[in-house]
Amino acid sequence: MDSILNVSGLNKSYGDFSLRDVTFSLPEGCITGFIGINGAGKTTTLRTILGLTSRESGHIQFFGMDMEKDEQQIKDRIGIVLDDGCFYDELSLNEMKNVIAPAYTSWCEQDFKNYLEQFSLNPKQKINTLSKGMKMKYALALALSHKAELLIMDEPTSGLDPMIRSQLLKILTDYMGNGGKGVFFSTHITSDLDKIADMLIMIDNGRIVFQEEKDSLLDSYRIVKGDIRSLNTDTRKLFVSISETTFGFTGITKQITEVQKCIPDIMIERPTIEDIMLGSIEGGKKDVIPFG
Ligand SMILES: Nc1ncnc2c1ncn2[C@@H]1O[C@H](COP(=O)(O)OP(=O)(O)OP(=O)(O)O)[C@@H](O)[C@H]1O
Repeated sequence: MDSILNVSGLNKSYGDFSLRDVTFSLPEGCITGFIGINGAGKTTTLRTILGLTSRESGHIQFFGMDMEKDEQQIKDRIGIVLDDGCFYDELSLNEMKNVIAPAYTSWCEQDFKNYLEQFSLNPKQKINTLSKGMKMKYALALALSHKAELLIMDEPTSGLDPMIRSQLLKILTDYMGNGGKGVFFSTHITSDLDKIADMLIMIDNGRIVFQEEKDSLLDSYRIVKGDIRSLNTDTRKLFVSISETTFGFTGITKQITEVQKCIPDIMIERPTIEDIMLGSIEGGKKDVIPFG
């Protein structure tokens, strides 16, 4: 598979917080979820790779082109949906579109009209009267109306009700079905990814923890429940994280065969993406209760 985005050795600091050697790539043809808890560095990563905020070091290539040299050409081929929208509140949807559309060589007015209709948005409505869900749909309509090959979205489902979230997920799968080369979206609502993601990248405290295909990631972990007395220094090492109560423990492991050999009478369950995310955060072994 070809990569549509390569990020390597990205470093950026904000006071106490740093992106540290962030490296990953997006394969063509995939919906990739960018996961991490609040403050993990998702927005900072996205804004940095899009050149919206400066970086200290690192190399970013979209479609084999360098962000530093070919920013304009690259942005022409990307649809971007950011948290803050960056719209002028006083303008109507149509007026704002008239500001944005000329920046794109492949702007398609008909696509834009179709999306507004599909999303039940009135082109004459003022931006400052849109609800959060409507604003997200408007941003998506703009992002989808210039034949973008890659969609990059920051927390598009955050704060949306289940119906709009499920509509959005359908739009993304349709977009891929209609020739989109990739979707990259950040979220901490991992249940959305259970449904549609092919690939997952996790960030924690400014570092990439893993990049893996969703199905093989879910296959490689197991949740284990057992008697607290079976935990000792050696068996603890078999777990990525453990939460303990007076009698029992729940742990997440990548070494299920070994666990089965060493600990009798355990219950084994398949994890969700959320279990894996919470089990993989820094300090997960001691401080966090990753699952119920
Ligand atoms: N402009 C800024 N100035 C200073 N610190 C910042 C700035 N933007 C982000 N940070 C800090 O960087 C860290 C990472 O924030 P970021 O928004 O990238 O996380 P996130 O994973 O997107 O979180 P969330 O899920 O809550 O949106 C946080 O500690 C945040 O306070």
